[in-house]
Amino acid sequence: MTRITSVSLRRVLDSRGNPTVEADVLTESGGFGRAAAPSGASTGEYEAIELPPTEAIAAARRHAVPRLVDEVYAGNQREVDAALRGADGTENFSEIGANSAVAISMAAAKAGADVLGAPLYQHLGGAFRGENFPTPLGNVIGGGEHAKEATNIQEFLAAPVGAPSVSEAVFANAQVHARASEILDERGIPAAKGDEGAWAPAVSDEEAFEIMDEAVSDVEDDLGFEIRFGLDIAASEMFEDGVYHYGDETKTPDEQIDYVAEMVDEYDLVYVEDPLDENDYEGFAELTDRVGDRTLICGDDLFVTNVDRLSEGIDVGAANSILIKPNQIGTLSDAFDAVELASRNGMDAVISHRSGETEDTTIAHLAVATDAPFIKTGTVQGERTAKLNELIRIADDAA
Ligand SMILES: C=C(OP(=O)(O)O)C(=O)O
Ligand SMILES: [Mg+2]
Repeated sequence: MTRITSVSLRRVLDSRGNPTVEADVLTESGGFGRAAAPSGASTGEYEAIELPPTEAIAAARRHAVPRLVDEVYAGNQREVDAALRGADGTENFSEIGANSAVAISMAAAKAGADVLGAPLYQHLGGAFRGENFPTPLGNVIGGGEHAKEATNIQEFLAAPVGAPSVSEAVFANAQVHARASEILDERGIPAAKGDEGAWAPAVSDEEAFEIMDEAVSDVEDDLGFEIRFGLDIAASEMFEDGVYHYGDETKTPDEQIDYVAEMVDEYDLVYVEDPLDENDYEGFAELTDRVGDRTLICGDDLFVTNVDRLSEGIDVGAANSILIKPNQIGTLSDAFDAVELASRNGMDAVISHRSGETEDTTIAHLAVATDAPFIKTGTVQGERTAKLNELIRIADDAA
């Protein structure tokens, strides 16, 4: 019933106006799935390879489509993803592109769910998935690679950890985003938005911390449940010649660890992603040892959703959390393997969007299917609200 009868690929626009790969998968009983690859700007050195979409599409048509059509069942995700790996033949999808691979992998999952008449989160997670929903980490103020002339730290993320429901959490983040805008206005600071819809004012990191703290406390007081905040420092992007660059100032790796540990305590941060360079497992381990009992230290560029890099991290205690981006590794099966390895080792998985996104909502389903405690998918803007609104619908559907 779920035998794949057609895979078509095309270029569509992403949220930055760049082309990306979209895949349609059809099955013999009329099942249909469509998905599009996202794209990063602050990409990790060890991510799977994103090819220019035209090349990725041509290579996937040549190598992957013949191995899928009439050969593989969309309902069997492992089989689909093994065929993609077999067609590519490299470790990092450099032949067909991780962008083609992930679009096909996700579209096949949707086609499989369509045939079964099940929502995607249920098809992926099974009947006995947990009953929890992820807390959305909402990007409120940001800079780094996502906005010029703004903060050095890439993302200041609202975390409504006490929200009684997904819906209330999603609206709380939107309210923090709106309150941050008012505070910026009160201070006479103009702000455009960065790639993910966060405010991108030309303020110091210190001032951004203050604004976040105030915005989060005000909304917490108004809504009556706990809201904290966290960071994606995206430190690999700042690391050059052995030091971290904050504008004209620099910090040595030891100073960086001290600085992050101080910020965790000063602002009661609930989450810190990529506090150190992607090759510094030892620094990650030291920081996790210092503050890992009271905050999540999450590896994004460090782990790149890759079980080999995650295993290395587990061996040295490099983090207590992993960011999961399916396009960093190329298939849903690989992403699931990373989540499973993390949770077997007591680590939290955070399912994540990319800075370049489409209306695709697969990650909302992935977060629910894997019982992930957090999802990072922005706060406002259509390509972000597509996922947030889907989460609200899933919670409604599951109630
Ligand atoms: C979402 C992120 O940005 P990008 O997609 O640019 O890597 C991130 O670094 O976590
Ligand atoms: Mg990151």
